[in-house]
Amino acid sequence: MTPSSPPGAVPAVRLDGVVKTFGGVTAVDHLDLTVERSQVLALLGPNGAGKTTTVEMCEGFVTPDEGSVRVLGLDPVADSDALRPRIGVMLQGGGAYPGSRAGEMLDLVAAYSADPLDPDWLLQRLGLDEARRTPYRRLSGGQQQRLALACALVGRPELVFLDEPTAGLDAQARLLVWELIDALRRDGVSVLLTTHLMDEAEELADEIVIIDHGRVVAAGTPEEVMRTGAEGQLWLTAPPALDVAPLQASLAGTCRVREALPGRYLVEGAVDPGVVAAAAQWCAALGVLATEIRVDQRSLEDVFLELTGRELRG
Ligand SMILES: Nc1ncnc2c1ncn2[C@@H]1O[C@H](COP(=O)(O)OP(=O)(O)OP(=O)(O)O)[C@@H](O)[C@H]1O
Repeated sequence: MTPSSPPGAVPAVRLDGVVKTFGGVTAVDHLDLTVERSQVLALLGPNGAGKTTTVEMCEGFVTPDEGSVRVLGLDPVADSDALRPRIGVMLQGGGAYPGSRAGEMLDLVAAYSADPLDPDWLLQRLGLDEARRTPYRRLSGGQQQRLALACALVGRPELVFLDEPTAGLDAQARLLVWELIDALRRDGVSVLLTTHLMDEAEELADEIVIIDHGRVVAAGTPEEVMRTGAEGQLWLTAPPALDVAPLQASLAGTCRVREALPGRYLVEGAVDPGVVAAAAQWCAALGVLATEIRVDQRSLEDVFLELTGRELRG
């Protein structure tokens, strides 16, 4: 189950039939996408799939050629003044004065907000407290990245757009960012993030949308997407030369069963909890002990590769 917006509330983001072309290149091609309130949606896609263009249309930086883009129920271009205080945008180094200190920059952004988060708390949460007095140009790339995230969040936005929020961060800093994004969701903030990292999408996202050539190729919860077109596998280890016919019969055509190697039985197809139970019952009925039952799950990377023919990593 994915969370849904409360009755009457407009979704955080809604795209209907959105098209955007640049010259002869169709970057976004009749895209439908909904981010519900308090939901983290991860937009995945290979390089050039249209992720940044999609996010930039939501932010009001790019105007669609066709279709409708609504952010918190408003038009991001026509209603940009009303939307700006309600959304957080993570700009990569954008608008930074190289000489200004990290803490000063965040204080400045906070000063524009009616009800900002405590900048010191935010710096601490993102592991930046010791960088407070460091001039922007002396921050490491990872620190600049986290400062950009802090600037996007300090105004307590209802919705945040995060384009590759942990690109280039080390494992520890990535974990801090993940914890913060998780805390945002618990506070009811909606998040649209793009990422190349499968573990990031699996860890954070309520909903995953994979796009390629500007179109949706798969969508759903991480579990649903991992099951997309999935052929599951169950391996069972037991004494060799058992009669697989009773197991095959009990699976009623949903899976194929064979002894792939002596004593190694393979069940292929829609492997669900009922199939696991049937395999155990088959052994019990034959009076043999299964020494191992293993279900191989496909990773998000496998699904991605199958759908797009490309690596997720950019
Ligand atoms: N301003 C622009 N002018 C011309 N072509 C553009 C422009 N912006 C994007 N495109 C093209 O539109 C397509 C989609 O680009 P986009 O940046 O949205 O993809 P992406 O999924 O964000 O890719 P990446 O993962 O590499 O950032 C690409 O073919 C890109 O070259």
